[in-house]
Amino acid sequence: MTTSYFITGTDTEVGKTFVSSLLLKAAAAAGLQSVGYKPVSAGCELVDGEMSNEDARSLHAASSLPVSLSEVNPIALMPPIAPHIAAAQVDHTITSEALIAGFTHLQDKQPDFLLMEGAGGWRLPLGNDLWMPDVVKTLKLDVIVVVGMRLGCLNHAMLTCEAIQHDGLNIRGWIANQLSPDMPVYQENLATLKAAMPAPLLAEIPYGAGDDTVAALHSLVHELR
Ligand SMILES: Nc1ncnc2c1ncn2[C@@H]1O[C@H](COP(=O)(O)OP(=O)(O)OP(=O)(O)O)[C@@H](O)[C@H]1O
Ligand SMILES: C[C@H](N)[C@H](N)CCCCCC(=O)O
Ligand SMILES: [Mg+2]
Repeated sequence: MTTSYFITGTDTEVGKTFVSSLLLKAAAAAGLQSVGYKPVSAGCELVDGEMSNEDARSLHAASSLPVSLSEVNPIALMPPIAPHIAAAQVDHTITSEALIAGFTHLQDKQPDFLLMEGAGGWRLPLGNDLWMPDVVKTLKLDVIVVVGMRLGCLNHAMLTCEAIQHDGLNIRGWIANQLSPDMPVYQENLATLKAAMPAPLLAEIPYGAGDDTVAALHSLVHELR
């Protein structure tokens, strides 16, 4: 059975890829077949004539299921801008069917643990009145919210959860990701979120997290299964 989650965050650049990669590595180290899915990326370089996105490379490297970069990231757009605008610039229409087909394709390989990463925050437009939450709804995925711990995150975290719940989806929990080594009053912010968020705190990810954190995430991966 595949356990799948959608990973969203309080904004772009809050650590969705960083945290997802740690979780995929933890799952792999626990002997599970793990795979990341970044259906749409914006911000690519050409590597050997192939579009290559940094998030996709990170998720690909962290996955233990043998898949290609384009299976992890089927829609790769060149400029690092909002994906629907990048798509319009090259006359590409992003469809729900394409995003779902990419997910189903990975699911058919029967991984144990599949993480699908959005882009930006929750309410991401994909163009032509398609929104990333529509795709998450169709796939009926539970959501994990990565909170980039910085000033302003309290409002962003709570609004994100309100929007997810408004869309009728279940929030499995949230992860506090330390974007700097010394956020002022970090513990107080964490306590505020613990009291106010409508779902449990699943993990705290330290700034510069590495192998120690991967090991510490083993038990979370088992809980998430
Ligand atoms: N806990 C952390 N410790 C150190 N660096 C971090 C941490 N979390 C994130 N970063 C760094 O912050 C930057 C943004 O993180 P990341 O790319 O994971 O964000 P994102 O939410 O996935 O953004 P996007 O919306 O573009 O997908 C990256 O350079 C990443 O390495
Ligand atoms: C290019 C960047 N790194 C992200 N992948 C895309 C972020 C889209 C944000 C859209 C928005 O303004 O909400
Ligand atoms: Mg990312």
